[in-house]
Amino acid sequence: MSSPAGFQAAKPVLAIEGLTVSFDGFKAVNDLNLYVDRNEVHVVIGPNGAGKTTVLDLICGKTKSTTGSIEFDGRELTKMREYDIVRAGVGRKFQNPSIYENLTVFENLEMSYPKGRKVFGALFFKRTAEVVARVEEVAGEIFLSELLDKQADLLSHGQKQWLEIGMLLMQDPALLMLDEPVAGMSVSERVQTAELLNRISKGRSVLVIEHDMEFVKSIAHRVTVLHQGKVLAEGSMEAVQTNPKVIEVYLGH
Ligand SMILES: Nc1ncnc2c1ncn2[C@@H]1O[C@H](COP(=O)(O)OP(=O)(O)OP(=O)(O)O)[C@@H](O)[C@H]1O
Repeated sequence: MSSPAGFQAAKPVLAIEGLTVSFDGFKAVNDLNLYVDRNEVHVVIGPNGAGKTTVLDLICGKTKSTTGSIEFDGRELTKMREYDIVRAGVGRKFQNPSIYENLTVFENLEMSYPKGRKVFGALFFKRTAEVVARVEEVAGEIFLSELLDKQADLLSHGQKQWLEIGMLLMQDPALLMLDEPVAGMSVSERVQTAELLNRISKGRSVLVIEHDMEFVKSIAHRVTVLHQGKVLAEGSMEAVQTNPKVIEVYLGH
């Protein structure tokens, strides 16, 4: 297994082995092995229909596998319910942000804190110093410290994406999964997002699906190329980029 300089090789946090899912006989993911380490930003790339989103769906329990195993932090996820997988420490951001548009940045973050205010629990809610401190800490991480009182629908597209990442960070997941996090972002927002992902990978694992190769270069510790539900290549961005098979099926197009 290749690792960047200074990277401590250890037991992977996420170990996917022999994972297969068939939809009416079509194997969208086919005998897949994939490992993600702690402190790693691992990026999955590949052509449309390669099975990238399906892999994230399988990890978070949205789709159930036909065969194979997904071991996360010593627990087998394939038999667990979506809700329990979240509680086990897996956070997933979809492409479209699912924030509460009519609430402020502060309130959105607060809602996501395990001990924070809930949509239907507002009546008996007392805002504690612990919640406020955590909201402020996360807002700082996602570049929104100055915008805590702003209503979420007034944020830019990029800021909404960061807010959703922040909402996941409130739960301090050990594994954070992001599907095309910089789609629709400006150049400067992309640069900031790369910095953000690098920073938040410390102490946890980040698994990203991305098509933007410049962005992949700026964040990936390791890249897995999927093709027809299988691993076509894996390694550093440099190694993957010069791999003739990868150029043929993906990067050359
Ligand atoms: N629930 C489902 N039922 C039937 N087929 C599905 C289902 N989910 C995914 N597929 C099929 O599985 C294949 C892989 O889809 P997936 O969305 O995982 O690819 P992807 O690599 O994420 O592609 P893209 O880059 O376009 O998002 C596709 O052929 C898709 O049509």
